[in-house]
Amino acid sequence: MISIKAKNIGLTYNIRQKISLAPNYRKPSPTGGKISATGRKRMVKALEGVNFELNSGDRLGLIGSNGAGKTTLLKVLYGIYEPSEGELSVSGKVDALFNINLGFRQEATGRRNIFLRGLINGWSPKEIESRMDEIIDFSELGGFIDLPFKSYSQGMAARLAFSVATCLEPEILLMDEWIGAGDPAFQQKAKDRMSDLAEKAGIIVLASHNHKLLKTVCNKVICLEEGKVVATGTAEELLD
Ligand SMILES: Nc1ncnc2c1ncn2[C@@H]1O[C@H](COP(=O)(O)OP(=O)(O)OP(=O)(O)O)[C@@H](O)[C@H]1O
Repeated sequence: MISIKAKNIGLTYNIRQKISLAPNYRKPSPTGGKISATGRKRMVKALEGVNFELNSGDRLGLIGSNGAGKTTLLKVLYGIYEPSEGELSVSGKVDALFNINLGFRQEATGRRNIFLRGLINGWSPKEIESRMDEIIDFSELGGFIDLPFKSYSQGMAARLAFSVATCLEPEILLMDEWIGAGDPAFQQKAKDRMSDLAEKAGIIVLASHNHKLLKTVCNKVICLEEGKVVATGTAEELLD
């Protein structure tokens, strides 16, 4: 059973910095988590008391102003950070698209990168080879697939990253606001692919400021503010 259960999740970043003689800046900020200090240590509470449950077929959108905690929550779900508080249970094979260039070797060709990415995701060489043409076709990169990744434009890199991540059919796909890098034709293809994925009983979590994109992709939305969930509802309820 594919699911994500988050119970009272909290995450605090500890920040090391050199001693500063400047007085603390006290003006409240509309962005970011809560800053606190003990002695020389500075902390940012990026997530606090986050609760939600997702099951097969759920497509969750994360909204909130800059620094509200969206990316941090994705990173916690991916296992990059252990929550500082609460309980998290993630059942299913997870893939993430946070940064288009992350996990791709600049010197290797697109084709080689597909292979490497597949291995990282736990696919056998045979399985990757059997999906290779489909991945390349979906990306529409043509002859560029045999050129080094470093020669790709941002949009081309996004096409490759998205094609690999979705053709390998993760059970849970976590995405940060990057899809805008593709051109409108590819964005439409990408949206259709995401609907397909969710219909195949997967879970998608997408953090974005693009309400139009969220409305087409997501059925649930969580709004974060200073790391706390301030509203939960359907895409229609929260995005209009
Ligand atoms: N590596 C880090 N070290 C310390 N603090 C961090 C780190 N990453 C994020 N933060 C802090 O955590 C809070 C949440 O940041 P996060 O990146 O999760 O926000 P976001 O909602 O994704 O923002 P945006 O919409 O701007 O991408 C912010 O206050 C930020 O300053």
